[in-house]
Amino acid sequence: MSTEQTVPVPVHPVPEDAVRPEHAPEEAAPGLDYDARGVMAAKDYDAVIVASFGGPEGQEDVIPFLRNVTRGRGIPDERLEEVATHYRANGGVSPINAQNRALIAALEEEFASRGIDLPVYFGNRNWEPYLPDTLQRAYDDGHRRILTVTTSAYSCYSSCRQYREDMGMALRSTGLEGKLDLDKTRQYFNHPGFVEPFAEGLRSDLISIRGEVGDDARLHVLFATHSIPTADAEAAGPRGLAADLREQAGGAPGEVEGADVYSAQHLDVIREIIARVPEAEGVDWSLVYQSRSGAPHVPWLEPDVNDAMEALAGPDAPADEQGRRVAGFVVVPVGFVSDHMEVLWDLDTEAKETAGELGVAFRRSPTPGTDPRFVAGLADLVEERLGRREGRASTGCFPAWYDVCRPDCCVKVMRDGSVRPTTSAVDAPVRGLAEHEAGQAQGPEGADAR
Ligand SMILES: CC1=C(CCC(=O)O)c2cc3nc(cc4[nH]c(cc5[nH]c(cc1n2)c(C)c5CCC(=O)O)c(CCC(=O)O)c4C)C(CCC(=O)O)=C3C
Ligand SMILES: [Fe+2]
Repeated sequence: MSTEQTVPVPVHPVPEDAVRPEHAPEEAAPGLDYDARGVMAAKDYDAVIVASFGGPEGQEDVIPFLRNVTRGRGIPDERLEEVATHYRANGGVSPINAQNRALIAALEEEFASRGIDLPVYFGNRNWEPYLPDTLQRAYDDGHRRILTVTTSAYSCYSSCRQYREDMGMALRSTGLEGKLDLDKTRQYFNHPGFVEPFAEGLRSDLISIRGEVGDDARLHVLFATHSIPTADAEAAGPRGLAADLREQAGGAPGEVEGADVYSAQHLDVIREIIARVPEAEGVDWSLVYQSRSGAPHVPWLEPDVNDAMEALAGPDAPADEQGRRVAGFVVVPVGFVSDHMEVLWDLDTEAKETAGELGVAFRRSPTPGTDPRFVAGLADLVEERLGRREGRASTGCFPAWYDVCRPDCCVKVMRDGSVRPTTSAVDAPVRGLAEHEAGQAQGPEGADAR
């Protein structure tokens, strides 16, 4: 890999109108009340579910958890064994469940302080408490209009649509389809409550690392996110938006950084973080990727964080105009919400080790976790949907993201050629309560016809 690839290229600005009407739903689906920007009408929700990834709670959970995650996905067995060692080294326990319980406790407190009287349930995609069980419990407790907040900020199959699919599958498997509304808050990568904690973390890490290597030393900031297959990156976001971003940037995929919606969202967040950190002025930075899996011949987003560190600070790396070599890295895990295993292993263990081998200083900035600004931001998202809040906060070039996804948004065709049912989309085949009631109103024929 040449160093040129990791030197930050000038990033094209995403204009205010990046999400134009042609990316909007053409017409409202019956029973789903939203406008042309994908903003859903306020609703009287009666419960909230915090939906997350889930993780093992002990050594005996590790392999069953990994099988859940990778079911039908063609991840080689060697990769599973490899990933299992990350969990095994931590007693077979992922920190993610405890972190989510802490987030829920903080959110409950925030709700109480704002007079929001909604219970907060916990449901995971890949481990207990599983989403279908949580949904059933909420239904049995009498709840019918449920709003989901996920622990995933950006747009791509893994971070948005897969949650909506698993919500759709949960409605199907519990038989609750049509018996309750299950909606989802918007992706919040560009919400100030997500961006600001990263800025504060970067600021204090820059001050701290300068204390170690000196004020005149050359530093490099690595903004790290989860790698995804380039095909997933290409399909991320509403149909047509990536092509428009690319046309605007004047290049082909791969030629222009941020030419897919997933990367463009990250670059938008990075610019917003840097703009809030005076200490970052003049410091080079790059967007790097981590935790690649899947078959080797399938292309994923690059460069890998460790390769980027080698290229920037290895023996072949060029000095800058002042003859300085990179003396330290600050890694900002901008793709993640909490310090879970992907952060503890890939950054705090592997990337830190790479820095040690290169003989350079290393800091890893915190994720939002339970930062009060982040918790308040999530509560704001809920209040938006309850109709208790004016405006939809966002920062950067992209507008506040949609409540309802466009047709084919982040679409993934399964190996058997099928596309899974989803919730919270214009073309969602899984029906909500209102549509069910509309069908009932037409009489039994109308209901059967579905
Ligand atoms: C974009 C993205 C996020 C960020 C958004 C979000 O936060 O949701 C994320 C988060 C996470 N990924 C996690 C863990 C895993 N991800 C895997 C596999 C994969 N991730 C992918 C993407 C993402 N993943 C993809 C395209 C795959 C391969 C295909 C597939 O299988 O879908 C595998 C399988 C083994 C491997 O190949 O690594 C594991 C164990 C954990 C839990 C950590 C813990 O336990 O503390 C978390 C929060
Ligand atoms: Fe993952």
